[in-house]
Amino acid sequence: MLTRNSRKTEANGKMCNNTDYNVVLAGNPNVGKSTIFNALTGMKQHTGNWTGKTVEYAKGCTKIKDKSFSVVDLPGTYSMISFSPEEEVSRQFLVRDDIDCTVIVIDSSVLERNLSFTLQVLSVTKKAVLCLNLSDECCKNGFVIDEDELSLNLGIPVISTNATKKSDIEKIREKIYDVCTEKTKCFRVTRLYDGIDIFNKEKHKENTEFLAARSKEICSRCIKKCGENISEKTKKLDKILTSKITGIPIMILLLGLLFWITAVGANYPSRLLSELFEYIKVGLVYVFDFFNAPDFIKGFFINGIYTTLSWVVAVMLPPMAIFFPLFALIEDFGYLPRIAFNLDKFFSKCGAHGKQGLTMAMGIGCNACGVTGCRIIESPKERLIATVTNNFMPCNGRFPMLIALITIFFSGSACVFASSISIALILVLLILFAVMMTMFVSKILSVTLLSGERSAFALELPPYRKPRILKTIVSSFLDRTLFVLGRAVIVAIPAGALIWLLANIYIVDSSLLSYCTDFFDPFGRAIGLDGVIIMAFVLGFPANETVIPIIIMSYLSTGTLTDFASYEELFALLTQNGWTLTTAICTIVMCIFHFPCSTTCLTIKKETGSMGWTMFSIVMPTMIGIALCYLISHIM
Ligand SMILES: Nc1nc2c(ncn2[C@@H]2O[C@H](COP(=O)(O)OP(=O)(O)OP(=O)(O)O)[C@@H](O)[C@H]2O)c(=O)[nH]1
Ligand SMILES: [Mg+2]
Repeated sequence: MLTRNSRKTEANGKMCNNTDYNVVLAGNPNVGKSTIFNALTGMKQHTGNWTGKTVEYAKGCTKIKDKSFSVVDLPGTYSMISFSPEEEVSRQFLVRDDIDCTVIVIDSSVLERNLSFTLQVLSVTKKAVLCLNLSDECCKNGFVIDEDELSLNLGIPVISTNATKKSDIEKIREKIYDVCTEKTKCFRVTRLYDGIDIFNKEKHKENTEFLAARSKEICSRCIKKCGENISEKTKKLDKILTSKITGIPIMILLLGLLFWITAVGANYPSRLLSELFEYIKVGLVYVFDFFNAPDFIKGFFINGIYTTLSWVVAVMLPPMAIFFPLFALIEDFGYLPRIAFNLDKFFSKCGAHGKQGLTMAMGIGCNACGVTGCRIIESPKERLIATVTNNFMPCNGRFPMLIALITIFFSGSACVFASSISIALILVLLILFAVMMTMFVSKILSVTLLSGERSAFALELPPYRKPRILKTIVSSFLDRTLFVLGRAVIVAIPAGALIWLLANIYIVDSSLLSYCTDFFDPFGRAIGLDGVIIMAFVLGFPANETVIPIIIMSYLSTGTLTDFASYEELFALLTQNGWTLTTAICTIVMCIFHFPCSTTCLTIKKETGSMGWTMFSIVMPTMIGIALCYLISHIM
């Protein structure tokens, strides 16, 4: 899986090879498996309040007392009789005979429904621990579960946990240790199954009813009611947030608010960072002069690598550091499934699946994650539609570029407040346009290349949860913001060096860069852009973050820009090089509608297994971008 989650294969300083025991975490979707996994192993699996975040297993390791344990986090699954690709991943793990302990994590506030899966797991292994997770919500919902009674009925240890509490994670560690080392003995309760073959797919309906009846019977013995039920709050809030009248307007307002806070908040730190980099630049120039470095070397390091790097950090870091944590808070609150719910009727009309709303929301963070996330859509055709259109959502590599161009060409007002509102408004309109384009292309695909029956939309709306504010902000900053920034920096260094070399190596009278930009220029001008912009998009294929710095560097080889991260200077540089309002609009359009970055292309190839669909995902948005730019440049 090409997400930030799996880059770490080591946890707690020990490699996962040759561990004493193998532990696997399994359960229904959105019950807290990855939260427990992260707490056990110190890893950074994606967590959030909606179903289907984990779509491929993740592995980490931990030490408990004197023993080492490899721990696997599985995708959420409702049944071991698998239907979707991620359920198949889980099933294959659960039937392995080298698993020493299966930790079944369940949402204790909906015990009865979760027990069917528990019974299926216990039919293949008796070495298990049952975690009655989200126990805090269970209490709030007005009932308690008798752990001892449940343990007797199932034959395995049962513990109530709140995965966000350290002390409860310790309880889980203890139980895992006890079961693996056989300090606690599990026993098989044969009467649970009465000799039925629960994996017989032909008897699926019959078996489901059988397991449901068993679960009901066990629950009646173990659940004790007490106090008021507060899931009413969720119902009340849903009446507003998913209502036909207020649902969509609130969604758009929230998106606008998110962009507004990002635009306003990013402004000041961007400026501060830019000033800081200017100071450092002065120091660097002094050092190079002190050692009498040749101009070529000085230019290569300072104007080439350092300038690009500074732009990427000063302009990208602040918006990402604000946008990602805010987005993570909304995700933790449980709003994303409501977006999917609100958009379902539109997607349904377009022959696509409602869950595409979720994968699109993930695409705003990173298209590669959005594409992998499409696995939550069961139907292969609808999954393919969502996969090839995910790139229409501008990822965080493209957002800073959009914000910069909108700020310098459209915000215009002297009043900071009015200007930030107009930036947010334009961004919202752009996203709405991208969503409409996604639906339009989905519709065309659903009646042509990917026609067929539309599958039913079933997505669980989880209860709203109070987000863990500090933890979410810190972890999304460290895991998402710094990860994306790190990737951008890694690409920016060679990109800066390459552009500087191209701009400063001359053949006859022209630099290599001029030859390249001259080559693209006629095509660029025909669609309202120029050779430099086209080249920047082409060279930005490894990471979109580098498009604007490449444009700056290319123009810089003829102009002079002192304060590279200042919007006024940038505006001056662009207009000196022939940019008009039309150029800005066409560049913005091209930024949204062009081929996906290399990481996303690789992910599409991996997910679809088809070179043809990968090529389609590259050519289709690029053709749309070219057509739109052509139209705009000829109309304006
Ligand atoms: N209040 C509360 N929230 C919890 C608890 N455990 C997990 N959460 C939250 O529940 C949400 C879901 O947790 P995840 O760990 O992502 O769930 P998951 O089972 O891995 O989900 P999938 O990968 O989608 O199947 C997150 O927002 C967690 O912060 C708990 O015990 N109490
Ligand atoms: Mg998970």
